[in-house]
Amino acid sequence: MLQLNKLTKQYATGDLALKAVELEIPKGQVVALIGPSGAGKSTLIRCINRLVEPTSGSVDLNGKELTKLGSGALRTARRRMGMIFQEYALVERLTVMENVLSGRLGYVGFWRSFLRRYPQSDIDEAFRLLERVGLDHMADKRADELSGGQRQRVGIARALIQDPELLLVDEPTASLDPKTSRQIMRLICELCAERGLAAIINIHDVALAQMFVQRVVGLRLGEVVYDGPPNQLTPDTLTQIYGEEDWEATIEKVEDDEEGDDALPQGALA
Ligand SMILES: Nc1ncnc2c1ncn2[C@@H]1O[C@H](COP(=O)(O)OP(=O)(O)OP(=O)(O)O)[C@@H](O)[C@H]1O
Repeated sequence: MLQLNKLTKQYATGDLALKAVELEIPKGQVVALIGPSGAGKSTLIRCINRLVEPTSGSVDLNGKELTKLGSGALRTARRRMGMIFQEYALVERLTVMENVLSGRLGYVGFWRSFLRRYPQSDIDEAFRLLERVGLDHMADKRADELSGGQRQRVGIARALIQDPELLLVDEPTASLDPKTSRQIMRLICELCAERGLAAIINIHDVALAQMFVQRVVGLRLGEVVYDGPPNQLTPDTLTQIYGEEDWEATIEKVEDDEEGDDALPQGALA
């Protein structure tokens, strides 16, 4: 269970990016975080693992108050928070396998990590994960030889090999085409369901979020203005989150897509 209590972030510039945000995410729940540019979505995700230091309030993950941890304990706690990025953040000249294994760097000792010598159990797990994300035949390819969708699959496998308690996902599909975006969202949600893993997915595409998650949180100007199921996102609530716009088209798109999307195989390759 993740709990945010009055989480507030004011940047040195004076920007108040989060205003006393309260949020509770139970084990196994996948939440889409939506909101206009500048609403505070990235700040919220980064305050959870303290890549951005909150100004006040607390973050509690499975009974541990992350906001109180010193640097050593924070490093240990961060191992259990997998992060998936928009731009994948892979090491381009390393292979798919090496990139996945880099998710274990927080666990292996200094020399092993320096020499990149991983225990056999990590290598076995990396193969299992690559198989699960549909990339087992590409283990030896260099990251810079992959498509965007394949890169994101590597990013997902790298996050999962950390054995995370929570996934923090920052715009995972922003650089992908619509079909690959769906495949990646489906894969993330399936993996969370299989592992009882909670996730927060910062996502710009409301229709895509509505297709895959059970709960949507809408941020506006650093405040939660919507928290509920995707099917209750009406034009009025979307206006509350994003401001005036013709929302009927967005909502219709979801309904159309839901009808036609079942043809894709589970975990299909990008
Ligand atoms: N490093 C920073 N220094 C100062 N202000 C910042 C910094 N990062 C973000 N902000 C400000 O905090 C607010 C929230 O930004 P944030 O990036 O969290 O929003 P967002 O919802 O993720 O936006 P986007 O969807 O465009 O990525 C904005 O007003 C932004 O200008």
